[in-house]
Amino acid sequence: MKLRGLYAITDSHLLDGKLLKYVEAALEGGVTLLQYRDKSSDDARRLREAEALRELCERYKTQLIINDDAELAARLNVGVHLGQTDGPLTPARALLGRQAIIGSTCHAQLELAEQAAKEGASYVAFGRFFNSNTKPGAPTCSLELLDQARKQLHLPICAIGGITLDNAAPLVAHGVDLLAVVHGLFGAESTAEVTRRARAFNELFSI
Ligand SMILES: Cc1ncc(COP(=O)(O)OP(=O)(O)O)c(N)n1
Ligand SMILES: Cc1nc(C(=O)O)sc1CCOP(=O)(O)O
Ligand SMILES: [Mg+2]
Repeated sequence: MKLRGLYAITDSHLLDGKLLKYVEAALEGGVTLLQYRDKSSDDARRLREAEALRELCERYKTQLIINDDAELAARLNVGVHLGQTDGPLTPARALLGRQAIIGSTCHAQLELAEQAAKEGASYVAFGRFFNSNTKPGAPTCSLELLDQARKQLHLPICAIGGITLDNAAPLVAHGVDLLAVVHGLFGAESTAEVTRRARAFNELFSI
């Protein structure tokens, strides 16, 4: 499966009370990967919501990725995204199997991406590119790094951090395969607007 297009990421505060409704609206517009990102320690709720999202994703033939938690990903037989402090990639690959999608946060460091590739990552994520509502303190990353990454790496490249329809086009022009978006997608006032935004993000890849 080609990892290219919109990578929608949920946020438990932004989507409080409307998670499934807004995610389905995004799926209607087209989503390549959907990440369930809930930083709480409410394991029962996380399991329940992740199961519901898996069902939705199956219906729309979209791949579900769990943030941070390889055990939960294994339980649901879906992918995982791991940051630099979320545990090593090699055991996650052993746990989830060869087919699973495993992503790695590499901030603005090509060496981290090279290492992630060696350890079996399916894609590498660089960021943050712009001011982020969701994670304002994340380290910053430049478009120049993307040019270098495109030359050096043979894995899909994901960009994250403050991405909106107004600023995403240069990222795609600099070789990004996946646009990972929270607020720029789910910060919309209505489900119709979420669907419109998802379609518009995907159209950036067909120009
Ligand atoms: C696609 C994608 N890229 C980067 C991140 C950030 O991961 P991490 O650094 O582990 O931070 P948290 O998201 O866990 O707060 C991500 N989740 N997804
Ligand atoms: C979860 C996350 N990680 C980042 C990184 O740079 O590693 S930026 C970020 C937040 C992405 O949300 P928004 O699209 O609302 O900015
Ligand atoms: Mg993490």
